[in-house]
This record gives sequence, C-alpha cells and structure tokens, in this order.
Amino acid sequence: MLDIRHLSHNYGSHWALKDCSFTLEKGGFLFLSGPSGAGKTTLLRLLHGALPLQRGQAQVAGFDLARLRSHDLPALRRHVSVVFQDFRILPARTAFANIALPLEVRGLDARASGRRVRAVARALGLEHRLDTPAGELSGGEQQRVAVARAIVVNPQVLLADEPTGNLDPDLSLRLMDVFMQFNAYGTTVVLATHNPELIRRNPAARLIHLDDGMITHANWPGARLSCRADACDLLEGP
Ligand SMILES: Nc1ncnc2c1ncn2[C@@H]1O[C@H](COP(=O)(O)OP(=O)(O)OP(=O)(O)O)[C@@H](O)[C@H]1O
Repeated sequence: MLDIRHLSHNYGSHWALKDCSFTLEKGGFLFLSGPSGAGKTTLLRLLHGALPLQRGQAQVAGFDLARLRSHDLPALRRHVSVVFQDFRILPARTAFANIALPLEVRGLDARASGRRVRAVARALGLEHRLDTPAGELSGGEQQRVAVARAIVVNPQVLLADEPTGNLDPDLSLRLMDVFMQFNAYGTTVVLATHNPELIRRNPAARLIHLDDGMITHANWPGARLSCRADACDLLEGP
C-alpha cells in the first residue's frame, strides 16, 4: 500500500527528509514520532501529493508519486485522505456541511450522505454540534470535524498530522479508538504524533522515529534506517 524508497526532500538548502525507506502493508497502522522539525509533516505532505517528489520513489495506494501530474491529484485524493495540523475547515459553513463536503464532491445523494455524516459525527461525539457554524466550535471540536471529513469517505489510506493536538486526554484516546476502528475495517493509517499515550494505545502498530529528517528507529523490518553517508551526500546540493 505504501512503498517508499530513498525519499529525500529539501526546502532551499535545508534537507527536511533524508534517505527514508519503508513499506507498509495494506491495512497497516504506522506511527511517525520524532521531535518538532524532524520531518513528519514533510513526509505526510509528500505522501498526499501536496509536495512534488524530488528524490527517491514512492508508491501510495497504487499511485507512483514520481509520475504524478497535477491532473492525477483528485484521483489520488479519492483514495488518500488527510487530517491537517491546521484543520483547514470552512468557518462559515456548519459542521455538517464541512464533513459532507467530500461526499458532495463525489456526487453522493443527500440522504446517503446525511446518514454517513451522522454516523461519523456520532463516533466522534459531534452529533449535537452538526448545525453549528464550524467557526463557532472549540479548537477540539474543529479538530474532530477535520477528522470526520477525512474518514467519512472510507479512504484506503488515512494520513493524520497531530490529530489530537487540541484535545484533552480522554478525547485523544477516544479519537485514537476511532482511528483503530477504521484501521480494523481495512483503512491503512499513518499518524504523526508527539503523544506517547496514543502510541501505547496501539502497541501492535508500526513505528518510525524521525530525527533531523532521518529514520533513526523503526520497530519492524519493513523500514530501513536512513543511511548517514547518503544523508551527508545530500549536503552537497539538491
Ligand atoms: N515550507 C517550508 N519552507 C522551509 N522550511 C520548511 C518548510 N516546511 C518545513 N520546513 C523545515 O523542514 C523541517 C521539517 O519540518 P516538518 O514540518 O516536516 O517537521 P515536523 O516533524 O512535522 O515538525 P512538527 O512536529 O513541529 O510539526 C524543519 O526544519 C522545518 O523548519
């Protein structure tokens, strides 16, 4: 489902990812851990096609990202959903309208769409907030709307960047359970987090630790530690 080989990415002269390689099977659950600035968001943005591939290869849900053109992005995003760190919700529209947006884009009829929105909202404890404009929700509620919008389409792959950052410990664990439920139904999940409680909640999951753009620890043989020599070669220039 994810096959990542020797992926490196630079912003100007700064290499934010260095020689990252791993494979994650369909239905896998992968945590990305690491300190602030380690490269977690950069990796997620590459996997979602939000950044162009500069070095290395990446296959995501059957898409070869090295060959991806801008007109392929909608097709990729039909299969790969993302929860951004900054939510990216539409503040003037209701929570319901925000969650229903990707279903609307796919042309699902209103009745089926409403059923799915309400089921996901119930799982995330948002059912009583569906008619509220998203801009009037608390940070934690907005975050859950962003998660609901990503999972309502039953994606093959769900990427989430610090999805519990604004939530109290109870809600964080509840959200984690929702991710695990989706994973149990077959969605491949990649979740970047600073929160060790979430990682403890799913001890069977794959784990990659990034530091300064390099994979410095992984808990399964499908991931390869970044090669320091290759990483140093990058410093010679893009
Ligand atoms: N658009 C950008 N332009 C220049 N540098 C960037 C850009 N985005 C990220 N970086 C740099 O790339 C490195 C990796 O950043 P990234 O956001 O991927 O880390 P992160 O692990 O997700 O951090 P956090 O946990 O704080 O979200 C950092 O040094 C950051 O300053």
